[in-house]
Amino acid sequence: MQNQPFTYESRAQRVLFGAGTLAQAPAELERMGAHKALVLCTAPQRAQAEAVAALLGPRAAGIFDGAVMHVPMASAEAARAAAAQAGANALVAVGGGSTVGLAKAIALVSPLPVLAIPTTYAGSEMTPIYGLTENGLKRTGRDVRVLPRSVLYDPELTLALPVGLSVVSGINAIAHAAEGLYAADGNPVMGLMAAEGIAALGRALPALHAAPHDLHARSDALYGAWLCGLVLGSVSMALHHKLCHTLGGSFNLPHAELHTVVLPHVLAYNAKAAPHAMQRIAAALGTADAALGVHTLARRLGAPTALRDIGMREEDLDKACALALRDAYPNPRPIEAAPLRNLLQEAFEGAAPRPPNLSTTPTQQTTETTP
Ligand SMILES: NC(=O)c1ccc[n+]([C@@H]2O[C@H](COP(=O)([O-])OP(=O)(O)OC[C@H]3O[C@@H](n4cnc5c(N)ncnc54)[C@H](O)[C@@H]3O)[C@@H](O)[C@H]2O)c1
Ligand SMILES: O=C(O)CCC(=O)CC(=O)O
Repeated sequence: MQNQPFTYESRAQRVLFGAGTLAQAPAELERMGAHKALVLCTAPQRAQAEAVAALLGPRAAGIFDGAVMHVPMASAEAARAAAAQAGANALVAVGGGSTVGLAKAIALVSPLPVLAIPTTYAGSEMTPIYGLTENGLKRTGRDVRVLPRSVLYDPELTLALPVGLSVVSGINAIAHAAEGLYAADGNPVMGLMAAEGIAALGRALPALHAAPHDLHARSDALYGAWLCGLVLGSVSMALHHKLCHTLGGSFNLPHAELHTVVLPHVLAYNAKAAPHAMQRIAAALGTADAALGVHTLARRLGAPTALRDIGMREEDLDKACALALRDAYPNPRPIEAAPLRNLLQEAFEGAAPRPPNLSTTPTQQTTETTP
């Protein structure tokens, strides 16, 4: 039953989904009125970008292969200069969140529309969120100018994504949907998408782990990533994303692995304050408990489950806790120093998450929606 007030806002974006969809890239540029597109990628994905440039033929204005994680300002500036020098009137991002993030950094300061061709499950292509890193600090913001105009989801492009990276990238997507289910500004439509996105990834990740070239599993995973990305771009994220930004930005930890390790512990932290969301996450994963379900999924698929295994140092946990407490942001359960420090310790050690015994009745900082 829906008994909470909500606001729902949609954004204009074209999504083409399915194996072989890549072939429609030239037609998509045509629809945008673009005849000279700069193709962006990371250095390791240069061959994929070259194949896309060949497909675009005279519509390709060149390739810029300098995308790296967290969009350092230097790479954003180099890419902006490359776009200007090529006389580009559109951008084609071929890659994961790092490459889409680079396209967004250009779109933030120019009128160039973005055609995104995602090759991971990060979901950035569906969001107006951009990130830029300068002097060791990552700044994120929301601006509709950076939202890709068109997205081509072709699961064939994800066949090359290594299994380990596929699993953590998929759990990164699950994290968007999980926090979307208890978002302060959640709504019933996003609730449906979040539950469906988690369910799709919950069945696709074990399937692609067992058979990395199974196109059906890859397609299911990409479908889940699309839905989870849409949730990320539409409603506010809470403690989990805040913690990951802090830990990733300040201690240079790998993005998707970090999400994978932290998510079960944040779900345990929020469990009693957002029981309906937890039930929906657990049901989507086919488990009894949301936090344990995510932890077990990660462990079963060989993903990291401890911060100490992905580069975090124990002596930095106090600093991480202090940084995460610095700004106020909505979360179903109040964010307090001692339980947060405990969460970080447990994530550091990789212990199975346990819902905490709350000493006091939690004050809801946000109203849990029941979409
Ligand atoms: N703004 C947003 O809404 C948003 C959302 C999610 C993530 N992000 C950002 O995205 C970045 C992480 O993105 P990511 O996790 O997708 O990783 P990524 O884009 O950095 O890719 C990881 C590695 O995998 C390679 N790779 C990607 N796809 C491949 C494929 N199909 N085959 C072979 N290799 C492939 C890349 O070249 C790279 O070396 C972070 O900076 C994160 O903050 C932003
Ligand atoms: O770092 C960014 O560009 C924003 C990332 C974000 O909000 C989603 C995430 O942390 O996966």
